[in-house]
Amino acid sequence: MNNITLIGMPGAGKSSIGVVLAKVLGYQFIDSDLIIQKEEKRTLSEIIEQDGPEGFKAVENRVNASIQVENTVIATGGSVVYCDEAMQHLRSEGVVVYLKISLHLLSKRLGNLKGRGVLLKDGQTLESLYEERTPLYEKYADIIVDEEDKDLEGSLQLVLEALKRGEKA
Ligand SMILES: Nc1ncnc2c1ncn2[C@@H]1O[C@H](COP(=O)(O)OP(=O)(O)OP(=O)(O)O)[C@@H](O)[C@H]1O
Ligand SMILES: O=C(O)C1=C[C@@H](O)[C@@H](O)[C@H](O)C1
Ligand SMILES: [Mg+2]
Repeated sequence: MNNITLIGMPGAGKSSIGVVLAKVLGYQFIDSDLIIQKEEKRTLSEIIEQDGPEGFKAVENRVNASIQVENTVIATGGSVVYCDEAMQHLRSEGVVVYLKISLHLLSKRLGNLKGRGVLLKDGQTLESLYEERTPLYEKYADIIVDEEDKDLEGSLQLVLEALKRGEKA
């Protein structure tokens, strides 16, 4: 209960902002990507390579749907919004914050997508992935925070202000 779950595109800052947010609020912090790796005893890239995108999503759904924590900031993986059961669970246990970043900024921030282990279909571009996922992030978000072109500290302040206002999407 009372958790803060961060969702958004890979590179939006869920992990980097999440850990600082937890410190400021006196919360715990977990990164569900790391829990997946621990439970599977494999890296994310290995799971994607060995089990394929659908296999990875099944693992991601199972792990995220079974998270039981309190007063915790949860950084999720960018693809968690394909997992409806997991998203319903995370929504029921606290507030879901979508860290929104423009496609332009994201293109500048992200290097090698394959190297990051992003779930891309063959030949899919970042633009097409962005268009595919944006409605899903919006669907599951209680609060949407647009990072604009802030640095990490600036984005953190935007998240804190939005949480204080309790803005609902
Ligand atoms: N305003 C900002 N907010 C967050 N991160 C920023 C910002 N500006 C630059 N960065 C950088 O962008 C990167 C964000 O990566 P991070 O791993 O936190 O993203 P993520 O959302 O957790 O991605 P993934 O879905 O792959 O886990 C970091 O290298 C961070 O330093
Ligand atoms: O956005 C994605 O497709 C992903 C992001 C990572 O956080 C991991 O969850 C995984 O590598 C897939
Ligand atoms: Mg992350």
